[in-house]
Amino acid sequence: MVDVALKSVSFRYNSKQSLVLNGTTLFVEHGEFVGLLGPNGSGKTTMLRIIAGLFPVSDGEVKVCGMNPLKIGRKKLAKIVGFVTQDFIPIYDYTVKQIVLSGRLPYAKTFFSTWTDKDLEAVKEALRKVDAERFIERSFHSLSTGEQKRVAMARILAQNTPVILLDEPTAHLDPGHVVEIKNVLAHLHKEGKTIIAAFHDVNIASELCTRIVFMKSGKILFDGPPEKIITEKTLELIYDTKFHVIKNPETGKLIVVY
Ligand SMILES: Nc1ncnc2c1ncn2[C@@H]1O[C@H](COP(=O)(O)OP(=O)(O)OP(=O)(O)O)[C@@H](O)[C@H]1O
Repeated sequence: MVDVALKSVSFRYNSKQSLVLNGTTLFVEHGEFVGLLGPNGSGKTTMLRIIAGLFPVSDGEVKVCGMNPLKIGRKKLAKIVGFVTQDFIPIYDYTVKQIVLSGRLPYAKTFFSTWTDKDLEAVKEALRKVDAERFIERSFHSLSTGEQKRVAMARILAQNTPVILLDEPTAHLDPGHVVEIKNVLAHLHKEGKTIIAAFHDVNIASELCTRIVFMKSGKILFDGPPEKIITEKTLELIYDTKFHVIKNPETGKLIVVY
């Protein structure tokens, strides 16, 4: 079953701009873990935003679980797609508990419904998974960038959607918490979630993803399993820099050295 379908999608943010996505076609099957990679400005975040239904495309078609994300209604969409953005900073200074509870809003009868025990349990469980339980009563703004990142991740875990979009989920994290988030992502993948994540760290993508999509200038240049697609030649074509690719003797996964 195809969970995410982009058919010949073109997009620009405004009419003065050249195309940011240029005739992009991508079909993501249920349960795939897709890593979006490419240089700064290649269109990774834009592609995630389009899938999340944040912008209408200029041309082409977008479907999430068979539906147009712009037409199914925000509440229904929020039960299908969770999106951890790169820069999640709420305007008001909510507590961590309130932030993670907002992930439960799609399940509330009305906006003013009181939270159920199930919601509160989901919040605690999500915070536990990202090692952020101790922050539950803290103000979100008072946390470090990496701590905020983990809370934003917990919010999406509480939202419990079949499709998860992540924009650089390990950016700003110390090595210990990178490992933790990698474990959370591996677990979500094992649970059968469909994951599409933008990464700059090729090694993390190589380790976690079942499929790598390399983008450049709004186009998909290479698409395939990491072991086939992460080569010195493709990396040089994408990043205009020389790399060495070796095999991790422990995991058998490819590692990029630069
Ligand atoms: N809100 C916006 N308005 C206008 N142009 C934008 C906007 N957001 C992004 N762009 C432009 O669209 C292009 C693609 O940006 P995008 O953020 O999708 O790239 P990216 O691959 O995610 O980059 P990075 O690795 O730096 O996060 C860039 O040229 C960027 O300047």
